[in-house]
Amino acid sequence: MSADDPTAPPARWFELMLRVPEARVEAVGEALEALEALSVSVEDADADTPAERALFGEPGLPAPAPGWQHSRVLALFDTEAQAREAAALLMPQAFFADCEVVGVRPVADTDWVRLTQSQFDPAPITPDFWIVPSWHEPPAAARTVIRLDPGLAFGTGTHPTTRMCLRWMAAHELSGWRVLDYGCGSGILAIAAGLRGAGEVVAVDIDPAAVEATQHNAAANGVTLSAGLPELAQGGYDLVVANILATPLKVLAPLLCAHVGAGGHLVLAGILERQAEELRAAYAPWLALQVADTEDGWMLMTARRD
Ligand SMILES: C[S@@+](CC[C@H](N)C(=O)[O-])C[C@H]1O[C@@H](n2cnc3c(N)ncnc32)[C@H](O)[C@@H]1O
Repeated sequence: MSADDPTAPPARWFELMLRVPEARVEAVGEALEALEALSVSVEDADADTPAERALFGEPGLPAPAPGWQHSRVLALFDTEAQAREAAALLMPQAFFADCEVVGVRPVADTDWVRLTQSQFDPAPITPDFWIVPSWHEPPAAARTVIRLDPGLAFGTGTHPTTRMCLRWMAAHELSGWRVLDYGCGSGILAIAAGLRGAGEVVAVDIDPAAVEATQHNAAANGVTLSAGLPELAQGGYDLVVANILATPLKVLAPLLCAHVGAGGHLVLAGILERQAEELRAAYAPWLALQVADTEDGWMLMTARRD
């Protein structure tokens, strides 16, 4: 998508793209967070070139260095002005001397993969519940394992919003529940619900690529679920979980609340700390949201229907 393409969907965020040598990634990442980037992800700037290097250990090969020679650091901002201002503030810094600003580009609402292309190692949700890429052996302590590979759709378990939803599910007894994962991305939350004994799992997303990824990932994990576009969601559920973002969550408030059955739970993520009050107000006509968890400036908000 280009900034001046009149047919492109409206930009939801603006992404600042930087090329950064390995030794500078941490400092640049910290500076971007201090400049209030919504998310910072790191990918191999040399991908698909002869300089490309594996980041994760392949069986039988020595463990690689913990980063790429050059990384592409991608930072999302709400506005183009914020992204350009962050670039302008970084450029004169001593630690930025051998880094390069590649540009600023708009990112559409549905371009969720952009948010997920950070490093992906086995990730613990609880000491015995792990998300493990398919090429890794599960850690010995893992009793419940979700197998996922990055890149198909949002949701590798590395983002705080996903982790908080998974932690909530790990702390509740889901046996026999009817579960709706609204905005399923990779299907990670729906798959977790299936592995934790949910009786019926429905996963929906506006992005057909996410629906396809969810079907693929569910099959790879031996989980039975129904995945489709949002109209697939029908009736009341014991758990409605939605990890989207504050703006769509506010628009979806009546619809999501209508899907929470008697005694059912609503679990919402994708909310920045400063947005908690707006969300509480948007849901107040139907359900009383409470903050249930926080991580890295993000909040998990939940409610239960009587
Ligand atoms: C942040 S990802 C979450 C993926 C996964 N559930 C997780 O927790 O990691 C949000 C997903 O919501 C989808 N989405 C955004 N707006 C939506 C809407 N209005 N209705 C349904 N899905 C939506 C996006 O396509 C994306 O796959």
